[in-house]
Amino acid sequence: MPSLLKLHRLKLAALLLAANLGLLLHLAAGDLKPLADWVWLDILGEGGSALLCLLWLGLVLKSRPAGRVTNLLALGLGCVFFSWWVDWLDEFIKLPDAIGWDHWLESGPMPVGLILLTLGIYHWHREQLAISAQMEKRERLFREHRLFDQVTPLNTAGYLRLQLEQSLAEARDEQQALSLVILDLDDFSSLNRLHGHAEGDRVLQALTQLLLLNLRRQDLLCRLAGDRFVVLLPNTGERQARQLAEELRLAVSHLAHKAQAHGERLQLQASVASVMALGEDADSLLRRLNLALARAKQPPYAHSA
Ligand SMILES: Nc1nc2c(ncn2[C@@H]2O[C@H](COP(=O)(O)OP(=O)(O)OP(=O)(O)O)[C@@H](O)[C@H]2O)c(=O)[nH]1
Repeated sequence: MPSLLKLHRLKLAALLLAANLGLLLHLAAGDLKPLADWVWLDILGEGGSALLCLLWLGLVLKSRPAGRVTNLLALGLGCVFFSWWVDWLDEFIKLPDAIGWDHWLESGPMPVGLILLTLGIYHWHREQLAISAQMEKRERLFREHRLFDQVTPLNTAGYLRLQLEQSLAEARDEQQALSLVILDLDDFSSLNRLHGHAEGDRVLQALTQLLLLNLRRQDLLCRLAGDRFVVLLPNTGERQARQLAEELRLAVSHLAHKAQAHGERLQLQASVASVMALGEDADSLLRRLNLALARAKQPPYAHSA
């Protein structure tokens, strides 16, 4: 509210001044009506309309950036409010019959306000069409670049690579640690085969929510491919990354996902690995991460062999 008052103080001050002038003119030229002459239906109807108009004005000013279209809408609503306000004053103040200016004050601003409002709404509509066209283009751009995954609402490997390059440069400049965690579901193809691809998609979506719940605000979760997820951990050392990977693995093993068809609980297991950046580029780091995962996926006897 304070920002609204600050940004549009001239418009709001002009409206307040006009409303006060209208009131003072009525008080100077007329007499207060006795309570018995008040028509409550008119008071409520006209007062309510004026109040609603003020509310619309507030909403328009609050939701739009300052500029020509906002000025047209504000001016239009201001004029409409002023007409209703003067109309409302008539309910309390009786002017002598010889006075004619009150009709002008009451009826003049209304059509002007409606014309300004119409112009404002027309330009708003054109502005909205331009914004929608822009959004469509952006959406197409995202789809073409496939930076967003279709199953989960996560970013894809392409986005991860872009972010990783940027984060590696930042980590180098600021001499901070940066780590990656990778998580891959075990035997996900069997789940797909036994419960269907749609159930597999639901598992991936539930898993996404679970992983997001277990991450910090600054971490970036991306779906690398299929049942493989990567988390970019800024300002995180090796030990902390290993610990987070283990926490994610445990969280997955405790996930109680119920299959939609028969409601049975699907037991999930995941393999995890983590690496800390050692000054290499994004591709080498991702390669090292995948190697670490491959090692984690090997059965225990293979490690000792
Ligand atoms: N439901 C679903 N399945 C997917 C999607 N993307 C990939 N998959 C499946 O994920 C499975 C991945 O198979 P693998 O890479 O062999 O992984 P896995 O079966 O978990 O085997 P391990 O990782 O070795 O334990 C394949 O069956 C793919 O068809 C998807 O968007 N939705």
